[in-house]
Amino acid sequence: MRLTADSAPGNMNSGGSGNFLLVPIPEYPLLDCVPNKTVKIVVLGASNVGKTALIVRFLTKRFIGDYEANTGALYSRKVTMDGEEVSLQIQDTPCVALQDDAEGLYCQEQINRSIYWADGYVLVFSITDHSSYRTIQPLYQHVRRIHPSGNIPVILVGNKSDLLRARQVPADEGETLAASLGRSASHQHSLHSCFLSSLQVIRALGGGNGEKRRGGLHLARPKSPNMQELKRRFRQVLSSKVKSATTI
Ligand SMILES: Nc1nc2c(ncn2[C@@H]2O[C@H](COP(=O)(O)OP(=O)(O)OP(=O)(O)O)[C@@H](O)[C@H]2O)c(=O)[nH]1
Repeated sequence: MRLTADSAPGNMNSGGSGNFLLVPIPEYPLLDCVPNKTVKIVVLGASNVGKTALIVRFLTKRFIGDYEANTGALYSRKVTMDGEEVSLQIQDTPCVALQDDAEGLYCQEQINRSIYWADGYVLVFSITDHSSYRTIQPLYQHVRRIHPSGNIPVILVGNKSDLLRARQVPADEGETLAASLGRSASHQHSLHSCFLSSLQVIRALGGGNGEKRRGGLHLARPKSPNMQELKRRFRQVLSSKVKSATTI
């Protein structure tokens, strides 16, 4: 899904005054990219697994409840890694779905272009939705078909881990999946480290700027948002009647 100003909670826009708790993610002009240091990541997965939420949480440290249907937003941000400034571009994508035979994928052409474009891949399933988990293997094969030469840097994310009571994917299945997709699996315990480690993997492998691609597979376990804390902060913001736009 895609975050828009109108759908952002806390949008107290009245009469077009533009008061948002959360404003759309600013994209800096492409000319502003750090020359030769641009890393492109695409986030892929089935419907409703939390792709947009992951990206927004990484970029804003906030969890937002509702998003509009995703049309494929590109987010950009400069990050400093090992003392070096890197332009990070993160492509959100519409969902992919398993075909009826469960072997192939319904995958829009726009997604194929994103896969071709990217240096690294964040594959997301929800632990509360087993079919989203079953989508990962064919999705990985699909990425491999588009990049047949060499290995590809992949981060596997088991999302919605706060919803333990609704869990449909046992923890060991995530490990098994990671093992079946790649030679190694590493565990990231925060969303931040999930994206940053994908950056590090890509950079370490000489990725970015078309220098593709050797790689490994990393299993990420982002910390889920503390919903109580988020609700508390949201109420706090509402009660203080924030009037001015908050910049990210
Ligand atoms: N409890 C919980 N809910 C989450 C989490 N991540 C996302 N959600 C919710 O799951 C729903 C779907 O999240 P999105 O980020 O829109 O999912 P998406 O994968 O981009 O969805 P598509 O646009 O269908 O591809 C939203 O209601 C989110 O608030 C999480 O970690 N925990």
